[in-house]
Order: sequence, then C-alpha cells, then structure tokens
Amino acid sequence: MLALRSIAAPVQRQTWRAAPRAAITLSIQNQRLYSSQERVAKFNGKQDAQGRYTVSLIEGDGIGPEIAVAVKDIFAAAKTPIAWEPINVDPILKDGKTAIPDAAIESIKKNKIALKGPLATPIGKGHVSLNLTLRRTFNLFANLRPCRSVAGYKTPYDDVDTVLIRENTEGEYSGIEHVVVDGVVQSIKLITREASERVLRFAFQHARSIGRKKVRVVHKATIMKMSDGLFLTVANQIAKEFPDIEFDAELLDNTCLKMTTDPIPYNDKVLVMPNLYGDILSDMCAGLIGGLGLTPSGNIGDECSIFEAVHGSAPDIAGKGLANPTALLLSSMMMLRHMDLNQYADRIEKAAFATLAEGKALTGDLGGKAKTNEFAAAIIEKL
Ligand SMILES: NC(=O)C1=CN([C@@H]2O[C@H](COP(=O)(O)OP(=O)(O)OC[C@H]3O[C@@H](n4cnc5c(N)ncnc54)[C@H](O)[C@@H]3O)[C@@H](O)[C@H]2O)C=CC1
Ligand SMILES: O=C(O)CCC(=O)C(=O)O
Ligand SMILES: [Mg+2]
Repeated sequence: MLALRSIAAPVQRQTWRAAPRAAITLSIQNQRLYSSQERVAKFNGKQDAQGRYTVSLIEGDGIGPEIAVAVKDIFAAAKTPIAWEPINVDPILKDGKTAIPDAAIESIKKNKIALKGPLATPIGKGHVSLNLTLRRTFNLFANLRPCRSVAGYKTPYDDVDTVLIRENTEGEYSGIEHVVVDGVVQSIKLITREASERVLRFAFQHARSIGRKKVRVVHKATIMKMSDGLFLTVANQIAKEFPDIEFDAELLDNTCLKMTTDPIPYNDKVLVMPNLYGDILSDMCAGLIGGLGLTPSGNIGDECSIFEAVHGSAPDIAGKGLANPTALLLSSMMMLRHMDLNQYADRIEKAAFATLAEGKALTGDLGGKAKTNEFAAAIIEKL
C-alpha cells in the first residue's frame, strides 16, 4: 500500500466575501432539490433487521470530517434509518495505477450507496484524483448538480434554479497524458459514443422526471470538432427518443456569459455537457447563489451512487470549524430521496432551509459568525 496523500502542495485560495443579508425571497416549499420522482437510476439496497440501510461513508480531507460530523449529528437527531459504514480510500497502487483499496470497493458495492466528503488531489505530480477514480471505478456516469437560490441569502439573482448534468467518466478528465518529447506533452480528451449516449439519455430522462421540457447541450464543437462533435451528434440522436422534450445546444463560452448576466432563463432547462465544462460551470453556478457551501451533487451509476458536495477540501478554512455543512447535507438529502426515504429528507431539508432563512446561525461564507457545529445544532433544534 502506498500512501501518497500528504504531497498536496498549497495553492492560492480565493476568499469568499459575504453578501449582505436581506429579506427572505423564496418560499421554503420551493427549495426541494431532488424529489423521489427525480430518481432515474434505481437504488436497491437492503435493510437490516432494525429497518436501517447501511451507507458507506468517506469523511474526506480538509473540512470533510467537520461537515460529515454535522450531517451525522443531524441524521441521528432526525432518527434517520441509516447506519454509517466509515471507509478508508487512501490510494493504493494496482498495476502501477492509483486505485481504491479493495475493502472500500467491497463496502460500496455491498451497500450500493455512499456519502462522500471532499478528497484533496495533489497538483501536478502525485496520485490521480481519488474523486475521479471513485467515479470511474463504480461507473458513476452522470454527475447531477442542481443549484437553487437559498431563501434569505441575498445575491444579485434571487431565483436561480439550474440543473447541470456532467459526463463523469471520460472527456478531458480521462487521465491519458504523456510526454511526446521534452517540452511537449499531450492530454487526450476521450469521448465515446457509449458514455455520451448514457449520460445524454440520463439527462433527457431526468428532465422528464422533474417536469422540465428542455434539454440543452453545452459544447465547443466549433473547435473540438470530432470530440464535442460526437457528443453533439449523439445528443441529436438521443433527442429523437424524447419527442416531448425540446432540445438545443449552446457554446460553452456563450453559456458562461449568459448565465452570469441572467441565469433565470436557464431555470426551465436541464444542461448536459462533457466532464470539464460541467466541473467549471457547476462552481460558477454555485457562485450565483452564495458559494460552494450550498451546492450538492450526486454521482449516479446503474449499480451504485455516491453523493457529495460540489466543493473541495477547502484547506484555507479546514480544522477551524468554519465550514458550511449545507452542501454535504443537501447531498445527503439527494441520497435519502434516491433511497426513497423522502419523509426524512423532507423533514431535515425543511429544518435546514428554515435555519438558513432565519439567518441567526449562519457560517462565515454566508456572512454569519456561527461555527459548523452551531449551525448544525440550530438545524437540530428546528427538527
Ligand atoms: N469532489 C471533490 O472531492 C473535490 C475535491 N477538490 C479538491 O479540494 C482541494 C481544494 O480545492 P480548492 O480549489 O481550494 O476548492 P474548494 O472547493 O475546496 O474551495 C474553494 C473555496 O470555497 C470555499 N469553500 C468550499 N467549501 C466550503 C464550505 N463547505 N463552506 C465554506 N466555504 C467553502 C473554500 O474555503 C475556498 O475559499 C483540491 O485538492 C481539489 O483537488 C476540489 C473540488 C471537488
Ligand atoms: O478531483 C478533484 O480534485 C477535483 C474534482 C472536482 O473539481 C469536482 O468533482 O468538481
Ligand atoms: Mg470541481
């Protein structure tokens, strides 16, 4: 076993500037991010004798353990029928490649569901991203990233409600890189018909299940004529299977301009795109609603699914009790709904949004002074 986790170099961090608090602009009922009807891939885990499901838990790096404790405390207070199975994903080398330890793979395969804190990736040299390794290991082909304004937190846009689906196993993140000659490197963007088909079909199915009538592909097939070109061609073909859903396409740079100018026209669409674009656009969307402390995600596969926040390990605030656990908590709500435990998700989510809207116990990223555990305690009080 090879522990490579300690070699991450410090990077330049951005600082979140808190926006001023303002009047509540959204109704709590509007805050549901992922209803049971939105499930496309079906969860078929087993309950134990006490009616509990076991969920593999990767606490992660940096702020990971702090936000994971908050989620666990809230789940315990809500008497959620979940038994956590903590797993260690410190990388090992298998056939010269970064891999997840067998025990962790067995746990996720057995439970079919995991909640994951952020995992740090060393810059430049060092092990391959464990986040990407997990997605590839379990064939989690679609990364679903909804982003919705939070009642009570004022940003330039009050009613953002974007749904972004990112191809999650290939594209620019295929990890195929090599030196051609000294001073010349190549990085291969791999696009396959098979992976494109499954994520595009997922996007149309998801749009249908959440009642959205439009799917938009975000691409750069003007420049990457063959790779994004194939993604777009496949999208046009899959669109024919869904005559009830309107389909169009937009160039990524134009999407960035339009979304930051006025995101509201995107509220009736599901956006689907290759891996890198989805990574970048989802952080950008988080910026529209108040930051990465608020945005959840689900890595969806046919056999297993792993739910995690959009954000990373936030080394600039790690270990200080400053992290906002909302993103991981909302990811765990997506997870509960994926497992058909809707009543628990509804109750916890209602308490979380009420706490945010009330604004008395907000974390620093949202302009408050509360510590991670104080924010969690305020949610628990409202349960
Ligand atoms: N899925 C994952 O596990 C991801 C892992 N990463 C990894 O995380 C590490 C750090 O990456 P960064 O570029 O710094 O991105 P980051 O997402 O960790 O942090 C960016 C900024 O957002 C803030 N932030 C993030 N989450 C927050 C929260 N819950 N509450 C309050 N503020 C929060 C941070 O303090 C920082 O200022 C890297 O090693 C990267 O590879 C990055 C993104 C996703
Ligand atoms: O794996 C990483 O280091 C970053 C992944 C990432 O940014 C994401 O999944 O949004
Ligand atoms: Mg990212």
